[in-house]
Amino acid sequence: MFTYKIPRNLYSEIQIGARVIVQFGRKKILTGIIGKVHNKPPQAYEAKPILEVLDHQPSVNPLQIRFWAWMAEYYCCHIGEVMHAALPSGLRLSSESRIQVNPNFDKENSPYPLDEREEKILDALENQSELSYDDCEKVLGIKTIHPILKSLVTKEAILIFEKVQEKYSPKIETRIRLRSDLAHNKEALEELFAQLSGKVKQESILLKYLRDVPVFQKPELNEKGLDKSTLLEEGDSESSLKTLIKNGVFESFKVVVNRLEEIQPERTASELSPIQQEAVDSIKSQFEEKQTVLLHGITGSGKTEIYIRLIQEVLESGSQVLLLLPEIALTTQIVSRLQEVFGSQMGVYHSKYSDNERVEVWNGVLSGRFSFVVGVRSSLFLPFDSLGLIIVDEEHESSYKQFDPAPRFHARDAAIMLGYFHQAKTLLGSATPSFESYFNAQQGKYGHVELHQRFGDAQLPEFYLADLGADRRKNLLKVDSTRLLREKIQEALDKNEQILIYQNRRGYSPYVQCEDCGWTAECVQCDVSLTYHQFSEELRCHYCGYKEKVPTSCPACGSTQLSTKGMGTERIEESLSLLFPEARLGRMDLDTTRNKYGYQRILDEFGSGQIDILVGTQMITKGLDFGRVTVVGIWDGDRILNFPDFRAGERAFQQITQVAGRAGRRSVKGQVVIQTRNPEQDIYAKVIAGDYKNFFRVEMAERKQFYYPPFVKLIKITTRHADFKTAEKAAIALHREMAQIAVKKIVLGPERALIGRIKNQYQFESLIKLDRSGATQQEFKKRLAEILEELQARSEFRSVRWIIDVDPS
Ligand SMILES: Nc1ncnc2c1ncn2[C@@H]1O[C@H](COP(=O)(O)OP(=O)(O)OP(=O)(O)O)[C@@H](O)[C@H]1O
Ligand SMILES: [Zn+2]
Repeated sequence: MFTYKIPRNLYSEIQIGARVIVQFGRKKILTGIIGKVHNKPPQAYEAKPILEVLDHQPSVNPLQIRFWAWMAEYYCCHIGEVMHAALPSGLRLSSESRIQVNPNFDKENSPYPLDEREEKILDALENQSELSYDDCEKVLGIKTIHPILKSLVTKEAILIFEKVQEKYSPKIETRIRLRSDLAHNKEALEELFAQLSGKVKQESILLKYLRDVPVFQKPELNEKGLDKSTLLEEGDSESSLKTLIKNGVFESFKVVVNRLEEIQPERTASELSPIQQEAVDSIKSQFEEKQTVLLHGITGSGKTEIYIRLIQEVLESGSQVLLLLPEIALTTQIVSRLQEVFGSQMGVYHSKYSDNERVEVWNGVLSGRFSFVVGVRSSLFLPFDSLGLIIVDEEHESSYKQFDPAPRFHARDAAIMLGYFHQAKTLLGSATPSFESYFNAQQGKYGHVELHQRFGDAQLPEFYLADLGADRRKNLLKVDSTRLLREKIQEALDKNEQILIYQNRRGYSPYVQCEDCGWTAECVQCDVSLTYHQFSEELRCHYCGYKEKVPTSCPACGSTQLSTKGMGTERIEESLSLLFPEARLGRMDLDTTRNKYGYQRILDEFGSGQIDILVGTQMITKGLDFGRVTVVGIWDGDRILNFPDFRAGERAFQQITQVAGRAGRRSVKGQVVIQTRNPEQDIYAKVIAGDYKNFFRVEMAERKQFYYPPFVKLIKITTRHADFKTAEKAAIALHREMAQIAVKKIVLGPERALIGRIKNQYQFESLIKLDRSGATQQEFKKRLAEILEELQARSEFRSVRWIIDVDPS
């Protein structure tokens, strides 16, 4: 954190959490937040004065600042980076240079004559009291305005100043209402109609207004008026309305409106089954002793209804509630379920919201409008001041970890910490808990509640392994689908049921290869092959965004035999449409869900039965609750298994169980077909048996033996530089220094990263396995910061970048 000097006149306005403006350099103005007030001047630099205090009410509360400080320390980043992630950009300030006439300037008597362009600027300043640089460019019609402005400043004709602006802008609606004396006087109104007789268009607008706003029965409605677009229906003329306004019949006025609509609750919470009620009671009694409880309930066991009950109780007690979800794909369905019960006391917060909407959620939490928020990981940063409960749904999800940029935090772990600061309870929910959480529950650190049955009559699905190799040998394979999968799909289609087809995306994207020489297209800036996008006929890099058209012939050998390898969701959709021409297909992946309502549209179509078969990536694996899904197909089970990571087994178990859990959630029993080349793989038997505990035990024994979490803490450090040698040298230097730190640890590497180069930067990785004790971690992180500072100070490493990832996922 930086230290600022408080000028005398601002003393009374200083409050922790208020935003302030500070000048850096000659032109740069930054926003800061007051974190602490003290009188220790910094040693290393001269404190800058605070120019202005922006908030009378602090924007950020002390609990938030404590949370930020913890996050910066634990995840080894700067608190400014946490602030940046925490504040919606609408609350950050932007500064812009502007000019105005120097009040001392006397044009007539000035000793310095102005040239033509300078005159032009001053003329413009007569009409407008201030101009931005952009305005000046427009006035002169040229880009290089700095010399001119500089000259004007030297001639003491203008002043340059910084205008700080909030980026948030409230939504303003233009409304129309009847002039108030008309609204209160029947005779005057009748007279008006007499005058308007024959002017059909004006008459019709007036009649429509009176139909929507009964001014005599409910005069208060006239005060609020009508939105212009509501008043003017198709065929109405805008100019007639203008005439009515001009003649003083209507008046137009502006109001600030909420971007987030008001929603009334539609239903009360469902009655819980005895098993669910038991779970609620058990959670509550364990909360008396423990801050965190793990709710381990199989897919379809009705965890959401349990959440609803707990949320209601906490809200009634006057505390706030936060429900975290791993991705927006998931929010669509659950948000509408929750909204039915909670209406608009519930706020929703995620990245598909505009900045302005996010500021309104933020302010809604501040003002108390939202006592309950559902959101993705960034909602941890909202200005809660009295959380009573934080629920982390699908707590095992790896997307809870922020990968880039810093702070690289894990939202589940951060939620537990935030809960601790608020003295709130944290409930972790999952059908397939992360090994970390399950371990903590077994150790007695967390409470533990289990649900072994699906809600109602629903049963867990039946599994089938479909052997890709065997079908190939028997010539039964059609465009990569086994006969068994085709049969199951056909049966479901015949019964008018729905089908989900899942393809794991991670690390396996389709690419283009030359059949003759084996050439594949690679990114020019990264060491990865380009991904083939059928839709746009493009090759794209998923790391840096680079793209090019698919070549018509091989750039290496000239052959025209180019073919696509690797099955993406797009190809699967296409194959299925060939196999089942009568079925209606849908696809849910990154490509089809780019815009704000992408998820919603696809899920709505699926929910209302307009889609028979939905093909998708990870997005369709969790949380979805559709009653008519009876068949789930896992297109390529082996892809889920082959991942070079100590969590591969855990992840595979979770993914297969989760996606299978979408099938048969009502009365019809579901069926899951896993296509694989290795049906004898042990993990399939374990998933099918649903034996989480046994699986956990075996995997844990290995993790213990090879020093992996939760038995150690991991920190990954990536060293990056545009020059290979420099990157390598820096990584080795760091490694040597780290080896000296006197704590219990293992330092591995440095090795070239799996992807050796990204955006023209070479990457090396070191992995540190630390003893779990808090003291060890603190000592190591403190020394690490010092080491990096020393290395960075060496001229050869000045432009090296180090990325620290604590608890990498
Ligand atoms: N008490 C209840 N009354 C009526 N319906 C219920 C009740 N509890 C659960 N259900 C219904 O059972 C279905 C499954 O519940 P829910 O989606 O909450 O399961 P879940 O435990 O979250 O599953 P998953 O882990 O697979 O997401 C839903 O359709 C839900 O509406
Ligand atoms: Zn690239």
